[in-house]
Amino acid sequence: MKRVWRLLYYARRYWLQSLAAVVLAAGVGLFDAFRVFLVGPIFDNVLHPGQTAGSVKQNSLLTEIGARFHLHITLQSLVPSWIHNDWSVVAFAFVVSTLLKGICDYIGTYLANYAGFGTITDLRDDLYEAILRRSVSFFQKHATGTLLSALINDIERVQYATSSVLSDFLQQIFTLFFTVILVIALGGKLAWILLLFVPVVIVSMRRIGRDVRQTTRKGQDRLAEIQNILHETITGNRIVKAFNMEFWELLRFRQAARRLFRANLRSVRAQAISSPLMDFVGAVAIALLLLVGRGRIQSHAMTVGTFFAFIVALFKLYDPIRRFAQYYNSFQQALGASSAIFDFMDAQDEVCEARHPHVLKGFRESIALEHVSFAYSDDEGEKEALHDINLTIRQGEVLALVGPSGAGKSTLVNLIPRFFDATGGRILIDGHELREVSLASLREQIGKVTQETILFNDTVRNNIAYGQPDVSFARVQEAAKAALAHDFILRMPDGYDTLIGEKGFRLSGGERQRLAIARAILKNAPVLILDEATSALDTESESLVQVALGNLMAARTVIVIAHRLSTVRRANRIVVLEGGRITAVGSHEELLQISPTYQKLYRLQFIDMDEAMTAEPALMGKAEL
Ligand SMILES: Nc1ncnc2c1ncn2[C@@H]1O[C@H](COP(=O)(O)OP(=O)(O)OP(=O)(O)O)[C@@H](O)[C@H]1O
Repeated sequence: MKRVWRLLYYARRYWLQSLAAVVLAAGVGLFDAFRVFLVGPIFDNVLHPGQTAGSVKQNSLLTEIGARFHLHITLQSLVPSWIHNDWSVVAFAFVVSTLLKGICDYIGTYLANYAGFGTITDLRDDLYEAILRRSVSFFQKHATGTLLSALINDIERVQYATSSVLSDFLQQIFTLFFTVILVIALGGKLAWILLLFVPVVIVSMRRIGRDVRQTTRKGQDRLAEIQNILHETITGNRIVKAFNMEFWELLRFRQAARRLFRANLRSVRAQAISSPLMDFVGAVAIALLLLVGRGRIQSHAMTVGTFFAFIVALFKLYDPIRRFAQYYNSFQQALGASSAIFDFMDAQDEVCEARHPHVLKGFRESIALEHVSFAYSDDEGEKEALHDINLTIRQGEVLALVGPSGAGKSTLVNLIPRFFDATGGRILIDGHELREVSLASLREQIGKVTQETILFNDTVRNNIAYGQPDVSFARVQEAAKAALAHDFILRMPDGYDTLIGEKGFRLSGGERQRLAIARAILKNAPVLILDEATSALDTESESLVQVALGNLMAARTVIVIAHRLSTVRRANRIVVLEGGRITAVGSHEELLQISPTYQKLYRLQFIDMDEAMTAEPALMGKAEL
């Protein structure tokens, strides 16, 4: 129920359209019931056996109509005075009521859908915002396909229920309401027999609804599973090919598709039972009524026309009730889907903005880590990745982090822009604790270039100016020149306006890196976090990237996860991390003397990686700006 209120809360902005849709739906129901009511007079008066149309005294027809409703209005009073005979009155009433019903139907459906689609658009916007703002750990916990599935499939389920189904439902509920009045007015005691069936219908519908909700949720989860496989194998298509895994992935996909197939069938089994069940209940009710009605006609307690109108009204009643079962199923499906949506929206963020955050205006002194520890937590428990780290990074220095794989280097640098919060100790920037600083102002001070260059399927220019849409073209070019990217950009078909393809697939590895460097240069943040690529590019590309990096690092405070000898030589201090602890700090020469781990890294990693660099030293000079 809470979810229903929450969905309604989203509809509050569209209350006017919703209200108008309700009024118009009431119009549809009223005119629909009115048309059914006309069946009685058509039979008893217009088509009366032995009489020709128009020979029945108009007043007797109208009096009868008035009397049936115990109302003082007459059909004659509803039609223009120049229409006299029975046929004309009924025909006019029939045509005009159909026309009015059609107008209410059209405008009402439009407005109900307006409110429904509007509500869903707002909900989708909020869900996207909630997901986008979640901290990094949220994206580690939830697979991309699952999130896409919530944004697309779950939203679509709710959309279907709140737009198409809701507008139909509104009309049907009023049709039901007015037709019930008609059934009672026409049938009298006969109508009460129907009450016997109400509990049967309600109990079975509730049960079916519960099954539908549960099976639909399972179906949506299976769909998310498929979406995950699709996402992984389409974005990782090159790896799939390289490892000849097409067949294996195909099998994995087919198994997931089969699971979806079975889940969908379970959902259909739960849903499809409602229609035949209602058919059966309806047939039993009508059979009983025929039996009782026959007796009443014989005893002249009812005319054939009235009984016929009563049965038509009953059939009319049956339609909304039967459809209610489907609506109920749709609403249950929407509720099932909305649980995933609201769960994502309510997920508690580990990294939160302080109540009254301090806004950093720049970076002046230092970043200090005091007794910092960090543990990743997942379903299997906590896993400590950093332990009692004490480190001060002074403004303007280049600090290199080195250490074996899994030592905690990435974890440490991820704490500085608050991708994660330290689980022990504290981090201060210019004397302010990170948790007390506004997230936006903190991240404004930090530029980041990682091994994996993340580019968007947009133009070169927009990729460089990411986050600064209003920056001048001249500054974009300046940044590209400093990143040694300008020349290759100009060689592209549309220069700076060339679309680079998804994740920049149309560019070489080195070009991608230089675009990412240009982006960081343009951002011009005082602190730079650099995660050097471990894979060597070809000699020329590597040299260009190194020079571009040199330009980026100039006059900044740099924390670099270093894999190159040239980088550690450039650093003011080198920190050796091992198993989440700092085991040594010093210059290259000092560490070669005191740290066995550093010596090993030097022998096995740095020298190898730098062989390519030293092979063509001439390029370095050429690339210098
Ligand atoms: N999201 C995560 N959830 C759980 N454990 C993690 C997560 N990310 C990293 N770890 C673990 O934390 C430890 C430190 O990882 P981290 O990525 O910081 O190492 P690293 O020094 O950067 O390694 P590399 O040089 O290979 O990139 C490793 O044992 C790793 O398995």
